[in-house]
Amino acid sequence: MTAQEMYERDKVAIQTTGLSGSMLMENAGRAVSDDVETKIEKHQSVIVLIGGGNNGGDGYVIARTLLNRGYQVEAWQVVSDHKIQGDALLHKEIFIKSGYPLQQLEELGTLEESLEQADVVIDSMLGIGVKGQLRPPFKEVVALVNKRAAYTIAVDIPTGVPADESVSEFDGLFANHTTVIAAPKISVFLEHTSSYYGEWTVVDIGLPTKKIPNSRRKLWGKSDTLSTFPTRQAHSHKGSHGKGIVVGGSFQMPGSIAMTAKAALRSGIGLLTIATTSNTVPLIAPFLQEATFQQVTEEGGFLSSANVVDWSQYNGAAIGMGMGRNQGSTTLVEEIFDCVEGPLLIDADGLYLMKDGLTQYSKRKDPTILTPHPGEFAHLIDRSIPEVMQSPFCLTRDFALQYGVYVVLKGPSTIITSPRGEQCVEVSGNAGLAKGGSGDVLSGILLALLLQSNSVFDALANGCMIHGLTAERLTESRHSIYDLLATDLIEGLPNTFRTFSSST
Ligand SMILES: NC(=O)C1=CN([C@@H]2O[C@H](COP(=O)(O)OP(=O)(O)OC[C@H]3O[C@@H](n4cnc5c(N)ncnc54)[C@H](O)[C@@H]3O)[C@@H](O)[C@H]2O)[C@@H](O)CC1
Ligand SMILES: Nc1ncnc2c1ncn2[C@@H]1O[C@H](COP(=O)(O)OP(=O)(O)O)[C@@H](O)[C@H]1O
Ligand SMILES: [K+]
Repeated sequence: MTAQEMYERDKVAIQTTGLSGSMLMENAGRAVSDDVETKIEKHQSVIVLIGGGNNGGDGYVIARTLLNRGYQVEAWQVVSDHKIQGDALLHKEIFIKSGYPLQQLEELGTLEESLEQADVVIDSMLGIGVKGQLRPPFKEVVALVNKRAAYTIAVDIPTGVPADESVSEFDGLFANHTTVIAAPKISVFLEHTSSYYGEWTVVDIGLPTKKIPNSRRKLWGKSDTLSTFPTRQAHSHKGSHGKGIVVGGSFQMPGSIAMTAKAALRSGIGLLTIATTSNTVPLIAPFLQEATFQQVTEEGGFLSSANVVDWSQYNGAAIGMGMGRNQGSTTLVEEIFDCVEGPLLIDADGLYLMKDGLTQYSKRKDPTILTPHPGEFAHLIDRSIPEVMQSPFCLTRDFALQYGVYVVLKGPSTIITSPRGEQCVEVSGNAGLAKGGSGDVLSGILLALLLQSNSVFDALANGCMIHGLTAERLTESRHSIYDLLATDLIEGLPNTFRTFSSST
């Protein structure tokens, strides 16, 4: 959610159901307290830092709830009294009438002494309402908290961190854990803001799900994969599960296309053909006994034309892995855009070779899927990588809408966008995947799932989930994030598929 979407949801909830802002604040404070209780012990001393907006309002509820439950809590209001208004003021009064003392920040030294004694700091100073650089006293208090070693829990969003993308300059509080209210904000998933959150959980505050506007974005979870995973019929045959072709490879990079092919075979594709250079075939064929090979025209060790291929035999294709960026291969890419029937996935070098023809290519009637990492996407849209990293949701959405394509922007938070602008984020995986070859494996998994699924969007999200979960599982047992190889990932696929797959 963006901050604006959160405000709209709160507003609609209040207008349509009669829930009041103060009820939502009570719900939020109690839900956060329940989550906080899983992190703290009764003997620990806790400080709740309370700001002037509704995030501060949540802080009064949290301090009261924890005190009611027997925790040792000091509540600190860090702004002057006149800043506390509306629902927050109501909850401040309830706090005081409950018989609890409130500390007022007058000079930083006293707060610093208290912070030094605290085991846990709860940051309820600013939430999604933050605008621009922090002003006093927030800037100073955040600096004090960041200097201390106490375990820090942020409410909704760490103070100072923007909720939305495209903001690069800010002072933020570093939390060990963030209890996110109602829905994760965009900044949870961005490289330059995610580290402020620490670990995060989302708590429900009783918003009426039927009444509030649907989000255009979704966080893809395991339950989504379970409910959308393609089933295999008992009477199915190899033709029922898709005939795919992978096009790529070159003299320098024979392994890429081999990994894509092997991953597709391990992901349930019915039949797979490999179109690669003649010198690549003998190198990879011994490891890919199940695949067939297709002759393609080449020039100087690079693929140049696929006019000999009978494309009508295939239900979908993946192109670009290990292909090289030789200009002679551009013709091949053009032919493929014209001729492939069914989903067409373009990765790696294919993305570079297609750039000049983007407008023409977007006229395909079947789904086209681009799977860039941020560097490749930056090249496609003529922006810098930092610009892509700061605004990945809106840049990929604009691109997908403009060219009518699916985009899978890969990374620790992979963002999948449909040509209609729907987005989902998939967060499985770990730094063991930050190695050459991981993307080739992903392309194979995606092609196989695209050919077995009725929904392109589900296939892409599920493919990313299978890929990331496989890395997580392998690094829990046999491997570490250091030694994990892309080929290990392929060998780890069976274990992941066993947990999701079923037959009817
Ligand atoms: N319906 C509601 O009222 C609900 C609100 N919730 C909480 O309310 C929060 C949002 O509340 P608000 O909109 O009041 O926003 P904040 O609590 O983030 O506070 C915004 C206020 O902080 C000040 N401020 C903004 N930028 C600043 C800066 N750079 N330096 C210093 N001060 C700055 C401004 O005076 C602004 O009014 C959420 O994050 C969540 O914690 C939840 O309780 C859920 C329900
Ligand atoms: N630190 C990380 N955490 C989680 N996933 C990662 C991380 N680094 C890379 N990945 C995943 O690994 C894959 C890398 O793809 P890519 O960069 O195209 O690799 P290559 O082209 O070298 O095969 C993507 O699916 C990406 O999401
Ligand atoms: K906060």
